[in-house]
Amino acid sequence: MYPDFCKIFDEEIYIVGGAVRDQLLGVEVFDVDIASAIHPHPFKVLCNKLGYKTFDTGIEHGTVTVLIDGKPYEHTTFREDISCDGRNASVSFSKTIEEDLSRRDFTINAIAMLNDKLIDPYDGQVDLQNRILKTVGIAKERFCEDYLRIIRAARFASRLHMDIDPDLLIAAKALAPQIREHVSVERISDEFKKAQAHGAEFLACLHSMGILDLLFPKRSESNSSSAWWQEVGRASKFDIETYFASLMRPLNDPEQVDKACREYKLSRLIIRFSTQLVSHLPYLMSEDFSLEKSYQLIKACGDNAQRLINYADNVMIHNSRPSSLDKTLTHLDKIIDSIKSPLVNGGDLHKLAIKPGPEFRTILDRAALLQIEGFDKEQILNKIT
Ligand SMILES: Nc1ccn([C@@H]2O[C@H](COP(=O)(O)OP(=O)(O)OP(=O)(O)O)[C@@H](O)[C@H]2O)c(=O)n1
Repeated sequence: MYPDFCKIFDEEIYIVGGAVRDQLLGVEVFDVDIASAIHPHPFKVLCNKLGYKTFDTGIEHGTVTVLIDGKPYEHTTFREDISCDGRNASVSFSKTIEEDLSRRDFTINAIAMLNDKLIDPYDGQVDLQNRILKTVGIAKERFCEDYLRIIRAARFASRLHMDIDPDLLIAAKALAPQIREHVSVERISDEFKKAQAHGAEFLACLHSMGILDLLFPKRSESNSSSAWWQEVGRASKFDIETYFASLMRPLNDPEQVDKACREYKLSRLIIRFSTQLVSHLPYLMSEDFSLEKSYQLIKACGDNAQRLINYADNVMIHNSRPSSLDKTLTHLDKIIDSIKSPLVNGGDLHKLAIKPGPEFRTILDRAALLQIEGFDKEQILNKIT
């Protein structure tokens, strides 16, 4: 499955971390991390001598990526973290795989593989089998080294359907208030991105660990609501914009949503859809349909119109679905079609000697609304002149 690293480099090179864990679980492995006692510079020299390209992907942490048969492998020199401020660890290199494994977060992530041999000093395989998430050594110490590990615990427990070890849970609850102070927002939102495939379970787990309210302080009422977690679960089946918009939706106010998204340094696309969702969803979910209002809404949403329709149709819970929604959505589809392929365009207005100006846009909007009502081009031209 993997290249024989030991043969290639004629050195003891171990597969470590998530790749070993996921292989033992029989899950598809995407990123393969490797580790050895070779320091970054000699490792690069060795690779280059053998004709493999390398990239400095984290040289300050001892990480170099090597490309073998077109596939990237991240090599990190055995490390022992010496001083930590909870966010960054300044590293020193160690000599043995055992020392390297001892600095890792969870027992299931502290298994190394050398050819077919497993090095598993913390019984990670047993914990994987029993589906129990434990830290390597004392939980409080592991979390103080990097408070992000508290969120990682929720991510692994929810993704792998694991119980959380009582000591881990106690330490996580006690130290969770440190997360926002010590962990960068980018790393936190990255965890949310990585948890997308099991969004509902992740929120439930964060809630049970008492972390959710700390990450989303303004929405304490809905944080405990499993209806919201389920909504996020449905949204997470779609794209990243839909998923994050569902996370932000309980804030219920475009300004608050905008602020929260910026705080978490989310992309412009996510910010745009998240604010549009809270602005427009209440109208879609209400009974009061107006063609004019719907048309303006679709225009305002631009490329996100289809995403918004999809949200109302597939993400909202069944019992909040108004009876009028299907009719509204059919109209919205028609509006999108007519905006994409207008029967009357600017050229037609020029031919009618209508001069460009504020009127022009209004007339085109009227023409579009008539098209949606079912009039043909000739009828529309008659009506707008
Ligand atoms: N805060 C962290 C982050 C990572 N690790 C160690 O570094 C490995 C690789 O980290 P990462 O790539 O972030 O996670 P994976 O375990 O590979 O899992 P995933 O790809 O799902 O994030 C982990 O398995 C773990 O041994 C750690 O001890 N503490």
